Amino acid sequence: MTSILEIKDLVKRYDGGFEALKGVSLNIEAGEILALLGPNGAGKTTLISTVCGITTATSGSVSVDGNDINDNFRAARTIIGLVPQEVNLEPFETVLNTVTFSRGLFGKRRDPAYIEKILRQLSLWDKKDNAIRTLSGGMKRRVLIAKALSHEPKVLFLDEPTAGVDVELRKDMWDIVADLKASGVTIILTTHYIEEAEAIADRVGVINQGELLLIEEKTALMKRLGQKQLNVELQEPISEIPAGLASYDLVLGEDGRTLTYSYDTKADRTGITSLLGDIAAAGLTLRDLQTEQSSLEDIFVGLVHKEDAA
Ligand SMILES: Nc1ncnc2c1ncn2[C@@H]1O[C@H](COP(=O)(O)OP(=O)(O)OP(=O)(O)O)[C@@H](O)[C@H]1O
Repeated sequence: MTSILEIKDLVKRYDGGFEALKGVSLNIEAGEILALLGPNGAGKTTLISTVCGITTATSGSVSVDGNDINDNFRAARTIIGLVPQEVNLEPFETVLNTVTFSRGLFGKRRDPAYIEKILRQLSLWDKKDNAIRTLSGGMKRRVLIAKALSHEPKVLFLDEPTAGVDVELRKDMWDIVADLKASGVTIILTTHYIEEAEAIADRVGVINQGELLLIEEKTALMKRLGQKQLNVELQEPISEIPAGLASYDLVLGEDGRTLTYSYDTKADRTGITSLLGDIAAAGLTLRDLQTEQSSLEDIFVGLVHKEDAA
């Protein structure tokens, strides 16, 4: 795979001295969906704004498809589409004019067929003559995406695309992102909804206090950092954990019928075999066994807390 976006040692110090980015480096591969996760104030919007040329970096470099954002700003910016966090649309303008005008701003020649294609892809075609102010919140978000796609960018930034939207619209948005990926667009989205990253990202970056704590394939990350739980269901309830099992840090369920054992998936020995042997030695009979993988949320909370405590 080739990197379509290369960010090197990016530092952003705002007037007043606050360092919102403390040397972020990351490469984004063509065609992937990268989710940047981070709590409020982590630096996600600052990162996007710097890459898109809305704010200037204090130091470091950004290159978009080989074009340096400082030396070759117009070429670099044309490759990028940005869907901002805030809805900033002209209320009395129609959907079609809004999107067509946006394309013109990038100096691209008119292409009604392309505009029709993206409006159809975003289920906005039958609303093309409606004024923006008559649209629902969800439709306005779609118009923001259509605007960002109007000049045929290869890379699309979505800054918290589903902040404050209802569950149904969030799922819609995920489908739209999947469609865009299928049509060849590289997507970087910021979010603090972990389930969003879990649902749609190929890779996940975690950013906190201006630093990229990690960036990794989602599935590998979940495997590498994930704890697993083994739930042991017992034939007969017990009132306390037998002394012979004290070393396993088991948790007894409220009904006395389940024992939960947490283990590290990357450890050489999980301890499961000896646990099962010791359960039998304690005279308990098993009814069922299940394992559960910890979610991205557990991983994220663990990482960010560790960093905050340091
Ligand atoms: N213009 C500015 N001047 C000074 N500090 C700023 C400015 N813009 C942002 N900051 C600070 O930089 C930090 C990062 O802000 P940023 O908006 O990038 O975070 P974020 O990760 O996008 O957060 P959120 O999820 O809340 O949007 C915050 O502490 C913020 O207060």
